[in-house]
Amino acid sequence: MKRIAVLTSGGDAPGMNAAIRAVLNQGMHHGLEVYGVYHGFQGLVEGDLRLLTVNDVHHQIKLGGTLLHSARYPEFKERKNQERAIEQLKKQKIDGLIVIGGDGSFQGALSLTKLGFPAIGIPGTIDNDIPGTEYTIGFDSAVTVALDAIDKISDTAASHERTFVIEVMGRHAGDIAIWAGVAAGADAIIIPEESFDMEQVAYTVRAGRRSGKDYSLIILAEGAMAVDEFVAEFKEHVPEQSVRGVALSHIQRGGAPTARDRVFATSMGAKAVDLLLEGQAGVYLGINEERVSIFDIVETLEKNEHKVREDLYKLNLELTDRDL
Ligand SMILES: Nc1ncnc2c1ncn2[C@@H]1O[C@H](COP(=O)(O)OP(=O)(O)OP(=O)(O)O)[C@@H](O)[C@H]1O
Ligand SMILES: O=P(O)(O)OC[C@H]1O[C@](O)(CO)[C@@H](O)[C@@H]1O
Ligand SMILES: [Mg+2]
Repeated sequence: MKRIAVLTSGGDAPGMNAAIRAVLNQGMHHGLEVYGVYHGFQGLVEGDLRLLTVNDVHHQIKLGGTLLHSARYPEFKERKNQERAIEQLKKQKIDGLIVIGGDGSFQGALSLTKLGFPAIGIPGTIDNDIPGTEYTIGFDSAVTVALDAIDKISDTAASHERTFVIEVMGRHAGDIAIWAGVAAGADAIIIPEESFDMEQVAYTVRAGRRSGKDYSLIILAEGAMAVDEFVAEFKEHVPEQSVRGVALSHIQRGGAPTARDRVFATSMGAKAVDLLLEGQAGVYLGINEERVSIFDIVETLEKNEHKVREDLYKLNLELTDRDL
C-alpha cells in the first residue's frame, strides 16, 4: 500500500481536523502518500481530491469544522455512484480510504468495502449515536458548547425567575441532552428514548420553585419534540410562570474541539492508518473504557442499537424528585 485517502462526511464535528492531521502524519510516518477528498462522498464521485501536505494540517488540530469540507449526498446509496467513486480512487492509485463521519457515512464506507475497496470508519458526529462505541469525536465539544450557552441563559433566567426550555441537537439520540442537562443541574431532561408526562414535568418545576429555586431549566433533545411545540404545551400546565424556549441549533457544531475530542481523534486517526496497512477493512474505530477499539461495520451497525446513558438519566430524575 503506497497511497491512501481520507474524507469527512455528514454533519461536521469539532475534532475532525485533528483526525485528518493524525491520518496524514501517521501515513507519512509509514511512508505513505495521503490524499484528501473534498466534500465527502460527493467529492469522491466527482474526483475532487488531492495530495495533502503538512502545510494543509498545520494549525488544524485546534480548529472546529473540517478542512476537507463535508456534504450530505444521498445519491451515494446508488451503486453506480459507489462504483464511480472506486474508479476515481483507482485512477489515483489509492489503495485504502478512511471515512470520518457518523452512522450514515459508515454505511457509505461499508458499501465500498462490499464492492472490494478497503475502507475504515472513524466516528465523527456530535450526536454520539453510533452503536458499539461509547464515544464519537465532537460529542464532548458539542456538550461543552451547549453547557456554556445553558449557563449563560440561566443568568437571565434567574434574574426574571423564568423557566427556560432549551432544545439541543442529537438527531434521534438524547446523549447531548443528558450530558448537558446533568452538567447544568436541569430540572428536567426530555429525550426521545424515554417517555415523559408533561404534568409531571410541570410538577417538578413547580416543586423546585417552592423549595427556593429562582429559575428552572428543561433540556429538550430535538428528537423528542420541537421546542415551540413543547413550550406551548408546557405553558398550559404552568400558566402562572414566565416561560421561554430557545433552540441552540448549529452553534453546537462550532468552536474549538475539547482536549478529549482532540486526543481521541488523534488516536483513532493514527490507528485507522495502521489498520489499513495491516489489510483490515469493513471496520470502524471507537472508544471503550477510554481505549481505542475495533468494530466490524456489518456486525455492529446491523445487529446493535445505540444506547443512551440510562443511569445518568435516572440520576437526574432522582436529584429533581421534590414534593410540592
Ligand atoms: N445507506 C447508505 N449507503 C451509502 N451511503 C450512505 C448511506 N447512508 C448515508 N450515506 C452517505 O453518508 C452521508 C452522510 O450520512 P448522514 O447524512 O446520515 O450523516 P452521518 O454520517 O450520520 O453524520 P451526522 O449524523 O453527524 O450528520 C450521506 O449523505 C451519504 O452520502
Ligand atoms: O446541518 P443539518 O444538515 O441541518 O443537520 C442537522 C443535524 O445534524 C446534526 O447536527 C449531526 O447529525 C444533528 O444533531 C442535527 O439533527
Ligand atoms: Mg448520523
